[in-house]
Amino acid sequence: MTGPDAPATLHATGLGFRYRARGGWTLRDCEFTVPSGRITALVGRNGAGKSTLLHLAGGLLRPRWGEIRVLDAAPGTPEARARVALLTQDKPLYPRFTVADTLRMGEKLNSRWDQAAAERTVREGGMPLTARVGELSPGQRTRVALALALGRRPELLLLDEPMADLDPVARGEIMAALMAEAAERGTSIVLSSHVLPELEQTCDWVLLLRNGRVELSNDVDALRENHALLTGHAGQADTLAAQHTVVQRRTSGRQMTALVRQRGPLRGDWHVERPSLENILVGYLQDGDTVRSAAAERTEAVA
Ligand SMILES: Nc1ncnc2c1ncn2[C@@H]1O[C@H](COP(=O)(O)OP(=O)(O)OP(=O)(O)O)[C@@H](O)[C@H]1O
Repeated sequence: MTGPDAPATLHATGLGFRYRARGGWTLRDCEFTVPSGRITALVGRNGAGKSTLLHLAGGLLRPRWGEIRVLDAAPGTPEARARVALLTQDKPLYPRFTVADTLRMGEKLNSRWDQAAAERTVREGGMPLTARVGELSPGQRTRVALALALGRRPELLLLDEPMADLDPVARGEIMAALMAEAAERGTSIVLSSHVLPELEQTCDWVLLLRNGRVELSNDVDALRENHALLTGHAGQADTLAAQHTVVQRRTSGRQMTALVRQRGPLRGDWHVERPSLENILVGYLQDGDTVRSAAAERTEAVA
């Protein structure tokens, strides 16, 4: 179900997780809602907590604190399992099975199995159904695992770096298949990835993690609208920081470029460009020269 009354794809309140009782928090104070029917880019630096979040949403881990719900169900319950498919990075498959055996197993285990969708995903990769899984390349195994996930006809597909070991043509094909799945069936997709240009063309929601906390959970068009890339004289830096959130700034001589989250009309002498999604994500992901104005952060906190 999609539309305004559809349950949120993901909804987290006060979500916290640590791997060991006395260890540090991997995820902390996570509060966000991803609306239904979105293709969500889950991004963050290495170790930010993306896989952990997907494992929690898929019911493989349980929160230590707070809650996460998927399609308004508790992860791991029979209701959630019937509606949610998770593709993890390790892609557990039986190496001795052929591709056909693997899909047959999918059919046996799932009451609403779509053999045509699963076979299409495999055949697009030029793999014979008679091939043994253990003899496939990592990229080909990814395709089989994705075929198993799509064959289940999930309402929500959670994908942990699914493109990592695919060649460029295969990446394009899989992205196109995912977009078709979302457009034709309203399937919600949450996809973690480090390949930002690919996300630009596919995703309409962004969930960005930084050190286990949610820094962005936003509609992509809204993000593009309320961010600006500015170039101008560095002498305006302080005024700019007092009026807007400066996400990232670089100074070269007297010239400065800045990515800002606007808090109102832009004043000053700036050359203004609308940033791409990649510009915005890179700005938030970079640590070193990220600058946040205290004044703007306070405004953000009470907004
Ligand atoms: N099984 C585990 N036991 C203990 N710590 C773990 C385990 N899995 C992950 N972690 C730690 O949790 C943190 C988040 O890891 P996670 O794999 O969720 O990050 P990620 O954002 O998916 O990273 P990457 O982009 O490198 O895949 C890291 O500090 C990692 O070392």
